[in-house]
Amino acid sequence: MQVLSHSRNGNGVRVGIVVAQFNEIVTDRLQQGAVSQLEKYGVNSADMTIAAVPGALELPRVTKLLANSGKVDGIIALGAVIRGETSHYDYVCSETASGLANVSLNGPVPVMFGVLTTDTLDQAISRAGGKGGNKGADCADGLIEMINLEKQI
Ligand SMILES: Nc1c(NC[C@H](O)[C@H](O)[C@H](O)CO)[nH]c(=O)[nH]c1=O
Ligand SMILES: CC(=O)[C@@H](O)COP(=O)(O)O
Repeated sequence: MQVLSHSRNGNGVRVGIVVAQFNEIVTDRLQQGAVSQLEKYGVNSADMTIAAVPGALELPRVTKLLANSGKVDGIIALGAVIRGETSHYDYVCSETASGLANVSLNGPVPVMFGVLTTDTLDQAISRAGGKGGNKGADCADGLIEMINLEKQI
């Protein structure tokens, strides 16, 4: 039986962060959480490539471009989609999620889904460094594990 090792060593790992500017009061905190957590694993700021996009729906395209650039070993996609009065929320959430999943499944590097989909701003703030933790930091944890796992396959 071969058991692949469980490693969170980020030394030499190159990470892309693609962050939506829509609801930046939330996404800035997600980005801070991701960067701080990556630094705890030894990822140097010089090995982080950060790209800002207008909104969550633009995340899949830029994530795909970055994934195919050869410049990163994995990507964290960050956003905050907060329900409004119309069905627009549903389309933004579903198309962003499916687009990012497609890039991760069919592209060369793993992509972590760090897009909050909430009914209220308070719910989003809570999950961007509040009582609900920080989804950006959580994505950093998972990305380092995925990169190290895929190196063993
Ligand atoms: N309402 C939210 C959006 N909407 C904008 C879209 O993401 C997109 O930028 C626009 O439809 C143009 O293509 N984006 C978020 O990230 N969060 C929202 O709550
Ligand atoms: C998630 C959205 O697109 C949403 O913020 C848009 O708000 P509204 O449905 O009131 O136009």
